[in-house]
Amino acid sequence: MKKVAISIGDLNGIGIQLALENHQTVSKIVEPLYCIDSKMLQQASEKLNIPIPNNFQILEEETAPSFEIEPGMVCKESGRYAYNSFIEAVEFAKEKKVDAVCTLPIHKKAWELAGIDYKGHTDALRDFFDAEAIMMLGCPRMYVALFTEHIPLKEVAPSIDEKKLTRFLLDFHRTAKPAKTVAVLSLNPHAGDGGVLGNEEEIIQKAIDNANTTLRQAQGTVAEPVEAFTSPLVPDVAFTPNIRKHYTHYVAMYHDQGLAPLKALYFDEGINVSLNLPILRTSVDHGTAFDIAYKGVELNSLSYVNAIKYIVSFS
Ligand SMILES: NC(=O)c1ccc[n+]([C@@H]2O[C@H](COP(=O)([O-])OP(=O)(O)OC[C@H]3O[C@@H](n4cnc5c(N)ncnc54)[C@H](O)[C@@H]3O)[C@@H](O)[C@H]2O)c1
Ligand SMILES: N[C@H](C(=O)O)[C@H](O)COP(=O)(O)O
Repeated sequence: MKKVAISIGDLNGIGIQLALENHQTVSKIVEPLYCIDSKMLQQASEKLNIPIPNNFQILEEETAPSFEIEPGMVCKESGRYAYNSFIEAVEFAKEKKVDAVCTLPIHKKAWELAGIDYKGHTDALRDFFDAEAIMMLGCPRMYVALFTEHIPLKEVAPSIDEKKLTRFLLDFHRTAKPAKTVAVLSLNPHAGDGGVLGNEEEIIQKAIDNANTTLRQAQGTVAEPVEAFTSPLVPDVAFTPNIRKHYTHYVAMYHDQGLAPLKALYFDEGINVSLNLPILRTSVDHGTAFDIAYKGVELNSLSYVNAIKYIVSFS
């Protein structure tokens, strides 16, 4: 059975409830090691009124100072604890004591308050491993990879660069191993409409051509090739039911371009995977859900369980 280090996320949010409630299910799939210490676990269990399950394997030592859990609050103490829990999980993976890392959700503002310079897990992993990690979210019916992710919208257009996008497409193709042609979105409305509404599509098209040519040459086939990537698709129709029939994998130019349709369609079952890294990291596709934390609300656990299952299916 694969071993998985589970970083506990922001303890003021719903992650710990997911971990406690799904332990029996998860431990039938993998051997989980929860990156939380006994004091914080005890406190969370009491506040949630959920007993600590048997065989709930945790850390022997504290990795960050204990603090009073305040459900739904953004605070630096829980930000620091969440970050240290994540670091611990990554260390286990680096040392090959576990096969993968699964992260429960953190709060970005809490990380910032704690003085952590990363916008999220993917950003941190990119730095830890000096590798161009790729953020991909979704489920087998539809995965979306993000060319730009946690940056302000005004920085998206200047980030569309032929060389970087070519590299991204090739890395994505190698690590996601899509069975079908991948749908690449354009940036501008109506794919720029021949330059009337913007011209970043020219750069996107060049990157696609570069990537398709490289993959075609690597394939070395004389038969009519099936291109790896489409030409830039019109974003507002790319997710309509008829178009979706043709694709399982999309590349979006920015966060909400890809994740708004994905979460509208598959929020419950979707997961988050970090590709193109020396370790495997999966996560839920949702956040800390501060609005419902410690309120006795029934949570959707599918994203968490699917994030664990993906690890088992990954080879
Ligand atoms: N993997 C991660 O660490 C991760 C992922 C996404 C967002 N975030 C962060 O989480 C914080 C809060 O983000 P947000 O409020 O935009 O989104 P969110 O996903 O936390 O919440 C959006 C809505 O979905 C509901 N929801 C979320 N997960 C649920 C579940 N499992 N069961 C039932 N309802 C659920 C919430 O109650 C809320 O109404 C932000 O800082 C964001 O950046 C972290
Ligand atoms: N963009 C992700 C989402 O919407 O689910 C999320 O913020 C998580 O990012 P990291 O994987 O970098 O923590």
